Amino acid sequence: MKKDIHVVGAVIVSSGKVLCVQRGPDGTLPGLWEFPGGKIEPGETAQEALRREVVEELQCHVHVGEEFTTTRHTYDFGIVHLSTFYCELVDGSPQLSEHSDMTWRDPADLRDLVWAPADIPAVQLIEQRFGVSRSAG
Ligand SMILES: Nc1nc2c([nH]c(=O)n2[C@H]2C[C@H](O)[C@@H](COP(=O)(O)OP(=O)(O)OP(=O)(O)O)O2)c(=O)[nH]1
Repeated sequence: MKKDIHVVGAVIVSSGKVLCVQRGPDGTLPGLWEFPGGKIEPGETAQEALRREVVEELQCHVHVGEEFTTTRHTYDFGIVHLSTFYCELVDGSPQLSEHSDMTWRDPADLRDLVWAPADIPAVQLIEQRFGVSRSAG
């Protein structure tokens, strides 16, 4: 049985752009892009975990809004249940610390990044919500 890993991710939108962060070269899913966030710790709500992770990773504070989507992806190391939430920056601006890189992207340009596989459904939903039209092919 693979282990279930409950992860929260922040969809931080500012001036129409979405914050994307790149995982470091070591560890799980090296170099892939993801939403800021991480594993929910025992006793935490998803929202509490997200606020904590954003402070740890980006040294800024967000208001966690409504849930965006929850999807599940099976990796070789476990089953990641990824819940993403709309978040609004309320204090400070994101500072790079644990990640290799960060970028604010227009929803139409998210696909240019190589995302963690678990994130693809959320990325597609962002495109839909922001009216990105994709021509076939
Ligand atoms: N934070 C975050 N993690 C994600 C996303 N998509 C995705 O598959 N993950 C995976 C990567 C990790 O296995 C796990 C989150 O773990 P984490 O960020 O709290 O901790 P970590 O890098 O130390 O993870 P690990 O090396 O211990 O597995 O979920 C995402 O969009 N954001």
